Amino acid sequence: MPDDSPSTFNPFASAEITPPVSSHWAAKRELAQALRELSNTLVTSAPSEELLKQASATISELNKALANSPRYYGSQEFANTQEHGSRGELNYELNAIGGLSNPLSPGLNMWLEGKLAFGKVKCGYAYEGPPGFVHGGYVAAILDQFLGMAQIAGGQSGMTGTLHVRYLRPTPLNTDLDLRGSVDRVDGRKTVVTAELLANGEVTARSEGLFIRPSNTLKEMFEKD
Ligand SMILES: CCCCC/C=C\C/C=C\C/C=C\C/C=C\CCCC(=O)SCCNC(=O)CCNC(=O)[C@H](O)C(C)(C)COP(=O)(O)OP(=O)(O)OC[C@H]1O[C@@H](n2cnc3c(N)ncnc32)[C@H](O)[C@@H]1OP(=O)(O)O
Repeated sequence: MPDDSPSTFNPFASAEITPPVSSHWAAKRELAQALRELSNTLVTSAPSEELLKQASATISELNKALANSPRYYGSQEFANTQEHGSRGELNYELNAIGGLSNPLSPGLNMWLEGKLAFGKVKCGYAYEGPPGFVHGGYVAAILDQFLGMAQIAGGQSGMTGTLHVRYLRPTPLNTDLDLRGSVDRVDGRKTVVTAELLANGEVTARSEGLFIRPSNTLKEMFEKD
């Protein structure tokens, strides 16, 4: 399994979407994608109430069947099994913003090229805030996750201490969005990272994040007895 220590682990090495570590995760990615499509259909359609109720019942049944399988609450519990991938690999699958097996995530793809960070994402109608545009909270969340990855270029990884976002113009839905970022400075446990979000080559938001490598160990922070 790859080394997960924050100082050496670079989970996002390529512009290609990282392949799933097993056929199990490949199948989960497919289901997550089907659920994203379902969300998109739900917020863009006006079916009869009867059809809506039927759909609820069908989905509840499906949920019961899935819930009846082994359960792991959170990426750390999955990692503890030592059968479902390392914590870094699980980040690709379960992360709220970037996880490809998490239907709430828009499926952010990120990678480093030397000291520069790049990313791509597309947000459908389920992410709408102002009519036709991405909700500002999602813009901030995408930038937070992206800056969090980009900090790795500075040699350490930490939690977001502060996040500043300047919204320059509305970010369009259903549009390929590009991210680019870099480490501005590293000062002890603190890393300052800046990034831009672009639509059709125009910057829609600029951000700066301060990331702090925690004083306590990751083990103390994330692992339960
Ligand atoms: C760490 C995660 C790594 C996981 C690694 C495993 C696999 C990962 C694979 C990929 C991971 C890649 C990226 C993931 C990372 C980020 C993306 C997601 C981002 C998030 O979604 S993350 C959730 C939101 N985030 C929080 O939930 C933080 C809650 N918070 C805390 O957990 C503590 O608060 C902490 C740790 C921040 C600091 O605690 P601490 O005890 O280590 O630090 P301490 O108090 O000693 O301060 C030391 C110096 O930082 C200054 N300072 C402290 N806090 C500050 C703040 N907020 N703003 C400005 N300055 C601050 C002090 O003023 C002092 O400054 P000075 O030295 O100059 O006096």
